[in-house]
Amino acid sequence: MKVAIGSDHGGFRLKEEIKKFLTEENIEFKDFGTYSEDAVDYPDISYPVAKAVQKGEYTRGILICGTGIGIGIAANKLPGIRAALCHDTFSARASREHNDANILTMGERVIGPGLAKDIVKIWLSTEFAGGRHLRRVQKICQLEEKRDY
Ligand SMILES: O=C(CO)[C@H](O)[C@H](O)COP(=O)(O)O
Repeated sequence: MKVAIGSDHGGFRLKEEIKKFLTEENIEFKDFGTYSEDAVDYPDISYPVAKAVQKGEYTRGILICGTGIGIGIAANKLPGIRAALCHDTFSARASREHNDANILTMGERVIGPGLAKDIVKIWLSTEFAGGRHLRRVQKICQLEEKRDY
């Protein structure tokens, strides 16, 4: 398991907390920035993380901004990326079992570090269930092929 992690300034402190957690759990990761609380534009962080996951260089990605919304919208522009915004453990589990999400997004301005760590733990350890869910994920992939731009 290799995790690509990134945040904008709105998610910087939570990213640092999640990095400590990944280190404690012996999970390999690379921090794609940002590296301070100075303001940055979240698509500039979202893209390299999503690209690294898309290329298979990293198994999963974790992206954090103030809400978790913008950084996930940007990530989902890349074919093959299924970024899921999860602020509860039920959604975290379902996003893996049902949607085979390969990027988790969270908002530092929405949840605290304790819940965020529980979400990360569940999200990283839950496998895709396949079966009927595989058919649906395949239909998402087919939609990507229909893009006319
Ligand atoms: O949550 C976000 C995007 O979805 C950003 O972190 C947020 O918009 C940044 O806002 P500001 O520039 O006011 O700190």
